[in-house]
Amino acid sequence: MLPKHNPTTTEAWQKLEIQFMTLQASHMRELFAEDPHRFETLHARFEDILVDYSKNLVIDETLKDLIALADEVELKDAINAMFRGEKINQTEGRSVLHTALRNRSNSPIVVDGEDVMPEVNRVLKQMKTFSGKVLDGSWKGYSGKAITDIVNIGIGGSDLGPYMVTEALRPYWKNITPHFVSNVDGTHIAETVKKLNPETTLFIIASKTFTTQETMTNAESARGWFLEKTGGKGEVAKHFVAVSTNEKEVTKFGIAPENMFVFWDWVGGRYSLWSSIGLSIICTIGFENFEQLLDGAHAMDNHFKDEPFDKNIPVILALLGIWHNNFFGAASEAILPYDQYLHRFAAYFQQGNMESNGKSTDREGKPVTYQTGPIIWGEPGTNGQHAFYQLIHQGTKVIPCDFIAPAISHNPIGDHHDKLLSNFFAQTEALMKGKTLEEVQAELAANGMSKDEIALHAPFRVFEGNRPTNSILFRELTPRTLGSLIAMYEHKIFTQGVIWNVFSFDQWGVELGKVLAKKILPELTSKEEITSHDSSTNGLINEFKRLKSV
Ligand SMILES: O=P(O)(O)OC[C@H]1O[C@@H](O)[C@H](O)[C@@H](O)[C@@H]1O
Repeated sequence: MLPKHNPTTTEAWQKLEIQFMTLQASHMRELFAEDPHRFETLHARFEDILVDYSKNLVIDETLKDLIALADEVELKDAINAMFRGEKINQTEGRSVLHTALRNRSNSPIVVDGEDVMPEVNRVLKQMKTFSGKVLDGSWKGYSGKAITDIVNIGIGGSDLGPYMVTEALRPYWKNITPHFVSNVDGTHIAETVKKLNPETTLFIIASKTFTTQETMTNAESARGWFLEKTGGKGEVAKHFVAVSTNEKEVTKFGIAPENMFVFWDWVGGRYSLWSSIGLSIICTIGFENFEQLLDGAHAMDNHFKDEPFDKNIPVILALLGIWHNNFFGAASEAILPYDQYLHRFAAYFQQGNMESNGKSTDREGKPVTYQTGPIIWGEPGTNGQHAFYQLIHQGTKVIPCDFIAPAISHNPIGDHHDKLLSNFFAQTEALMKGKTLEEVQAELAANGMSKDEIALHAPFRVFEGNRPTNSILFRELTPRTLGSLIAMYEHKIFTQGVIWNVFSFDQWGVELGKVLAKKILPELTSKEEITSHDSSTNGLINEFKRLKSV
């Protein structure tokens, strides 16, 4: 079980509050000037990943107190409880074992008296065999042709992970093209199947529960499209497979049991890409590359489990996040990958983070009295620079940013990558240093501006700086490195959830809207005027019905 501590009542929290009072008046520029070795002290390495966290407004004492906070809330015990398979998802009575899915050491992990590893390995083998057949062309469609395209139909955790990873690992694609359909908006499935040949298309219906409205609706439409296009000759069993924890519902849909890939209730949806939810990843990049992804995550798991907190990258990132969120009042965090292949990385961790720690009830069932999970957002650099960086540089809000980049590009065309990386380095430098009024005035004077003109223009060109960033630089975006990076952020989220004293592995907050939508659905086709809701909802539904009928 997880320990229960209100973080704000710890000794460390009080110390951090005092520190914040003095530190907020200082500038990172001064900290760098005072200590020429700041980078050496404030960076960490993991394999070929370097994490520079020196551009945050922290001093040694801050880090010591943050680590003391982690100690006081018994983070180490919580980490051990998760890895051991204890039922730390208490509101759902489940273990949290995405780490077992990548437990490459194969050491036993016991849940309810049973080692889960033999089952994990069995499903991995099943996926290896299946994906091997799809990739070598021996899995034939109903007309005897090999598969060329797969369509993963899923949403949330059953979509974002496989989509993000297949995009990130495009250089490793083999001969199958993946597609992803998630939105219940008919446009998504319609536009996707438009370009596909039913004879060579395989649908993977991915849903932990196999009851999710969006996924089941899309799956029915996909089957309808398939049967219509094949004139009823198509065999569903050769073109539809399922990934789920719900065997009963899968069978009901008409999918053969041997084409079902199971996983378990101890895998959270947003942590499930390592399970059979990763089937679309395996069919795209091949089993060996998927194993590399697992290896990278496993190595990060060991780092998280074994390293002392002052060298533990996920813990350090989590603590810095708490420093910004709870002391500086930073409401959001930006994830900014300087790698086009990582264009869904921020979206992926938007779910990972916001669904995990977007909670306001603590582990004792009481309302929290402090801020919890931040808003996560971001776009790949340099696109973001020309869109929203203005606010990061000169706006009134503190937005801690993670800058992520590979040293080697998979597409070394001309000097593109050096240009990209020069922006990566320049941005964090600018955000840290800023530009003082004196510097602006001197620059304008050197450009020949008069004193009056300088007085007029200078204030708008001042950059306060002192804006926190982490720089995460690695050699190349390989399956192994990606696995490590994902696990790093997963453990950051876990650490923060432990400190904020919330349950990070449930998502009750998504239920209410689902229930109401079910109630509203029949109202949209009924003839009567709707009066059962508040006046706004009634008005909107009635206007919708009027608009679609004229
Ligand atoms: O995989 P399923 O059961 O279809 O669920 C998909 C998603 O459904 C959402 O309702 C949950 O909030 C997500 O966590 C989940 O990933």
